[in-house]
Amino acid sequence: MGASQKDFENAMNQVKLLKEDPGNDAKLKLYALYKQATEGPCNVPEPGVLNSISKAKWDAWNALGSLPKEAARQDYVEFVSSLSPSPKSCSLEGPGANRSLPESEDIVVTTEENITTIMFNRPTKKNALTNEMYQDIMLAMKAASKDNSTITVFTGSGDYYSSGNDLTNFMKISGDLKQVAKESSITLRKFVDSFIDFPKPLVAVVNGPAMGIAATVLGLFDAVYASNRATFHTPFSGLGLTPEGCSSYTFPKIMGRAKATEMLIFGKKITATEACAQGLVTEVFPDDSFQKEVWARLKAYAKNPPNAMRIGKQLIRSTEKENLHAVNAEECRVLQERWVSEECMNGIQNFLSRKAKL
Ligand SMILES: CCCCC/C=C/C(=O)SCCNC(=O)CCNC(=O)[C@H](O)C(C)(C)COP(=O)(O)OP(=O)(O)OC[C@H]1O[C@@H](n2cnc3c(N)ncnc32)[C@H](O)[C@@H]1OP(=O)(O)O
Repeated sequence: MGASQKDFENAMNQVKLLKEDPGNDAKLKLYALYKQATEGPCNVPEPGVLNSISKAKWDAWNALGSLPKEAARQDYVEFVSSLSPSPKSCSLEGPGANRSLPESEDIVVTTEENITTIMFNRPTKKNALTNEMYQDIMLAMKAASKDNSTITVFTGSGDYYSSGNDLTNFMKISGDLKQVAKESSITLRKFVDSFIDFPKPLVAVVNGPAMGIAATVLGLFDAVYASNRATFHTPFSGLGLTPEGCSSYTFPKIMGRAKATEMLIFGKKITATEACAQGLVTEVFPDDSFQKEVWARLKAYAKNPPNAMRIGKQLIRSTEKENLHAVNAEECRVLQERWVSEECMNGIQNFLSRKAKL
């Protein structure tokens, strides 16, 4: 008997939960089988060779010829099952004493001495944020907003804070590009809303370079402590993209329009010391004493009465909230269009083919 629609939907969900990047060939095969199973034989014009990602996807779909939808659905289910390891049980071990939600290994959540820490934990990929990590971070923030901690901290493991959005994310979502852009825009909006609405003091312990969305949302934090190894880089234009994380509003407000333009439009990378002079960073510490000094300070701050800190933050943030939500909505609307643009596809393609050129 062939795979049912339910089996097919389960397989699509399993793909979103894959921990390991299955590689480009597998992603193309998944794309092609998905399209064949849902739309039948390839029915769109062949893209130009300059549009290499779309062309590779088209080639993969077209190669399936007249394979019937039911057979494509069955092949998709079987292929996903060959990619997915059997489910692992959740481990409560980890760098922190009390691990709480979520249980993804790429995000580690610990609570100690009144501080909930959400750590990006994908050091081999410079803590680039996968689709799953966005969901897990939102879950972790929701849990942190309700737990007994007084302060919530974001930090990164390894040498980077985070290199921002994982540039292969788009290839991991099934569906046509417009649909993927729409879903990503919804995710981004909800993700940034979680920072705008976060009720407790939110602190970033920036242990190394922060790029893209990991850098922009810092404008929504209440304090940002940085190692002198950290840099701040938003290379949007080079990727055919536009600012997000409310940075089109927060950066000019924090550092003035001219400095914000250099970062957000021209892609200038700035040092921690420059970011501190421009108001994005609260204080910079020498890397060799960074962790010791920052955590000692945060542990002392976390002893403050929680309600006073929460209400104080609310007073600082409340006049801006409406604006921030409007900015977020507009940035996401614009990005949804950018993601399907040729400039963006070329930008991502340049990154993906960069290694081959070395
Ligand atoms: C739905 C929400 C959307 C939100 C919109 C957000 C937009 C953004 O965040 S835009 C910014 C995106 N980020 C970047 O453009 C950074 C891209 N990465 C790099 O430029 C470099 O990798 C580096 C400067 C971060 C580090 O360079 P280097 O020291 O030479 O190390 P490698 O390049 O060898 O990196 C190791 C390993 O990690 C992979 N990787 C790093 N960053 C990303 C990333 N952002 N996306 C995907 N993969 C990333 C890199 O490819 C290497 O992988 P392997 O080749 O498999 O070892």
